[in-house]
Amino acid sequence: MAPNPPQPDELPPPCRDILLEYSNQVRELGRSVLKLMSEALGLESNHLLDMGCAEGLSVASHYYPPCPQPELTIGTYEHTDAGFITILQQDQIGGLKVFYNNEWADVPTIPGAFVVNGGDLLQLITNDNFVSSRHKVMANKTADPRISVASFFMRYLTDAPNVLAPIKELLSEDNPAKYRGTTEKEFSIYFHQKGLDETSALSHFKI
Ligand SMILES: O=C(O)CCC(=O)C(=O)O
Ligand SMILES: [Fe+2]
Repeated sequence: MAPNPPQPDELPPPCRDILLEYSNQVRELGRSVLKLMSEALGLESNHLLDMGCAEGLSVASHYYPPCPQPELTIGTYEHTDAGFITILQQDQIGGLKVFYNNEWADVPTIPGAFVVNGGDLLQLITNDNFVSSRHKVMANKTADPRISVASFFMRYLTDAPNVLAPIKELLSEDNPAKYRGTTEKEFSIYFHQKGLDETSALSHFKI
C-alpha cells in the first residue's frame, strides 16, 4: 500500500474500499506507535519516522481453515517479521503464540485490540533495545476459520535512499554497534531468500 499504492481496480471489489481505508488508518496508528517508541528510547518523538519507518506498508490477510488434526500441523511456522513493526488484527479464534520469558505464551484475543510486533529491522536500528518478537500460529479444530490481517511497516524489495544502521544516540563506548548498515531492499531480499525458519536474518548483519 506504500510507497507504491495499487490502483483501486487492481484490488478485488469486495474489499477494495475497506482495504484502502484500513491501510490509511493503520498507517496513522503505526505513526503514533513509532512516536511512542522513539520517546521510550529517549529520542525525539519523530526520530523513527524521520528514519523512514512508516514509509513502507504491506497488508496481508491470512485465512486459516479449521483443521481436524491440529496436533499434526501448524498454522504459521515460528518466525520474526522482517520490518520495523507489524500491526496485527486477529479475530476471536485465537492460536497466536509469542515466545516470551523462554516459553510460548498465548496472545489473548481482545475484540477491537491490535497486536504490535517489533520486527528485525527495529532490532537492528535500536541495537537490540527492542528485540523482534518470535511468534507462530497454531492450527485450530474450531468450526470456523481463523482470519487475521497483518500490516507490515517496511519498504519490501523497494529502493529506499537511506542506509539503516544502529542509531548513534543509542551507542556508547560500552555499547558499540552490533550490526552493520544495510538498506530495506538488501535486508528484505536476504530475509526472503532465507525463508521462514527458526534462524534469525539478523545474524547475517552482525558485526
Ligand atoms: O496470523 C497471524 O496472527 C500472524 C501472521 C504472521 O505472523 C505474519 O503474517 O507474519
Ligand atoms: Fe509474523
